[in-house]
Amino acid sequence: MTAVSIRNVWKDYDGQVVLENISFDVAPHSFVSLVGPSGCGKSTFLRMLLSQEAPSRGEIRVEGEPLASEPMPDRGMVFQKYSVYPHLTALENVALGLELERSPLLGRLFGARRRAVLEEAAAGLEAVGLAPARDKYPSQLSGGMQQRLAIAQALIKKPRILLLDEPFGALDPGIRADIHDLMLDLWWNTKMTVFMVSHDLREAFYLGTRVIAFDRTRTRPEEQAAYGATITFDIPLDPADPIKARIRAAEDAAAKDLDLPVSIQTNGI
Ligand SMILES: Nc1ncnc2c1ncn2[C@@H]1O[C@H](COP(=O)(O)OP(=O)(O)OP(=O)(O)O)[C@@H](O)[C@H]1O
Repeated sequence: MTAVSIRNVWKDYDGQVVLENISFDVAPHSFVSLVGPSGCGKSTFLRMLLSQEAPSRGEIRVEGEPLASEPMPDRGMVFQKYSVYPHLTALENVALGLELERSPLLGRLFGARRRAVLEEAAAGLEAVGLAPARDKYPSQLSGGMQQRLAIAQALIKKPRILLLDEPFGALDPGIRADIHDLMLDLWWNTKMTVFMVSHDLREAFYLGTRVIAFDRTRTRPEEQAAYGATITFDIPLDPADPIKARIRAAEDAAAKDLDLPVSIQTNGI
């Protein structure tokens, strides 16, 4: 079975081709890392998977069906920043998606229905390690905690496909190692198919079961507008691949370095 099928997809903006003839099939429960130079169209590709943008040519199918023409709850998205609402607490941020789904007109539920939503949202926060922060506002959370919140917010509607646009790019190495573990657990337990854009090759290889690179292959000036980036490599990765263990070891070492000031503090220095 194929979770997502991308067939001869082209995307241009006002005649400037960004993506050229992209075709690949993705098996269910894959973790696809998308890499490539800045501006090659990785975010554009994610936005097409979300239905925020439509391909100029070609077709994307999810589980055999043409992609819905607008974003649907079967696809969740996490950005590098600003995925969460600053004026809502952590709990309210996660609950909002369910309230909007179950009360599309008012965006608010009352009584037992609201209590049920808040319970679900609390469980979602717990799953990402944020139970103690449920009543805090995003500005009171660290960068890592805000990204955990954004993940909880995206997962609360149980998407089949999760789209991550450099979600961990702004985090310190130690925080990033922890959130990588969390991401792998969530991916494994929910059986979602994940597409993640990353500028960090180590992250792409550590998390991905497949690493796909986009790049422009035509460099002549007269070809610049007519052709865009296409797939330049596509590497399957066994979850037991030794490269993953090596990256994990490097991440652990970086996390230890980051912990150093804490151990110095506990020594009373
Ligand atoms: N809505 C739009 N209208 C016009 N051009 C756009 C639009 N969205 C993206 N582009 C152009 O498409 C190209 C690809 O942009 P995109 O953000 O997808 O690249 P990217 O690979 O994700 O870049 P980065 O790694 O820097 O985030 C860029 O040249 C960008 O200017």
